[in-house]
Amino acid sequence: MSVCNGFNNHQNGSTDTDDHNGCSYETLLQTAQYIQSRIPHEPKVGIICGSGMGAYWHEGSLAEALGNKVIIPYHDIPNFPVSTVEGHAGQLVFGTLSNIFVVCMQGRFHYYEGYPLWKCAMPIRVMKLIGVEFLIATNAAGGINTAFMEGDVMLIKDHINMMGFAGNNPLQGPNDNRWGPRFPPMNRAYDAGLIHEAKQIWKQEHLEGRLFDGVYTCLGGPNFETVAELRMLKLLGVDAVGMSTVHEVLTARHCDMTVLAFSLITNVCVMDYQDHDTMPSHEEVMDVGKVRQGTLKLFVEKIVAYIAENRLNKK
Ligand SMILES: O=P(O)(O)O[C@H]1O[C@H](CO)[C@@H](O)[C@H]1O
Ligand code: HPA
Repeated sequence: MSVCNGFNNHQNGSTDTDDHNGCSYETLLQTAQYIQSRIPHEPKVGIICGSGMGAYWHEGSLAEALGNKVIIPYHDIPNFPVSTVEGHAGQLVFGTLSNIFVVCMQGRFHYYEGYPLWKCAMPIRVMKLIGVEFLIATNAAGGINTAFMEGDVMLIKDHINMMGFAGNNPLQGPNDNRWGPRFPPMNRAYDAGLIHEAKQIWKQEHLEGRLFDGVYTCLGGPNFETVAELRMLKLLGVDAVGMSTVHEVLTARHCDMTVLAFSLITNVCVMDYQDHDTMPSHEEVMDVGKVRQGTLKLFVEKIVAYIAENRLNKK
């Protein structure tokens, strides 16, 4: 029986099943070919614009700033999921940034939307097929590290795959070696050289606000965490918590992309039972994102310029 699970498959007539056939190498080649027919160049850098960074179409957002834009809504792309999160534009935006051709995912896919993790992460494989070698993943996250304040930025130096502990991983199922190995290493998931350069850029450009590095974890959501859950995450060494990114990074590293990721701390997590007033909300997350997007846009532009000048064609 065909199950409607959010795939936009009306264009190729494929059967919608909940197994990995919806994401086979051959299927995604069709998706990539469709995209390639609409763009003038290969993008080498892919940027995921999360809730903290213009996932919504907003004046001044990174995606809006690209030159010579080609915009492809997710619902036009064969086999692509569609965005259901409030505020997520749900489109690929191609164009030039720091003189190179890039692609921005404006809005991403989350487990809480009802998609299995492999489906949440399938755009990464599509990016790989159209030429992307470097992934810059951004997200909004709650600050667990007590030094963090709203508006801080945390370069992700590592993650704890909590959903993986529960046996849920985007790489589950048959492994196609054309993507990568069955047992990919993850001890160097986040590129140390790019983290170092990103810190230099933040300083040299005098970007507004504070930059840290730290450990991110993704929970399934959609609810924000209880006090006890947050205290447990703190004990485990987590600095920031969100509901995305880890499945994308696992998939990107599996197919040998170089990854840089950062979180915008949109709220300080409530870790105290005495605090009866503070309530996290998605509205707050989006508001802080809007306030900080000018700085983050500059940050990403400079990181892309660094990659273009120093890392492309040198992998
Ligand atoms: O991770 P991104 O998509 O940036 O968004 C974060 O913000 C949303 C909650 O407000 C959740 O989707 C969480 O993951
Ligand atoms: N928890 C989980 N996800 C989030 C948060 C949070 O506090 N803030 C933004 N995304």
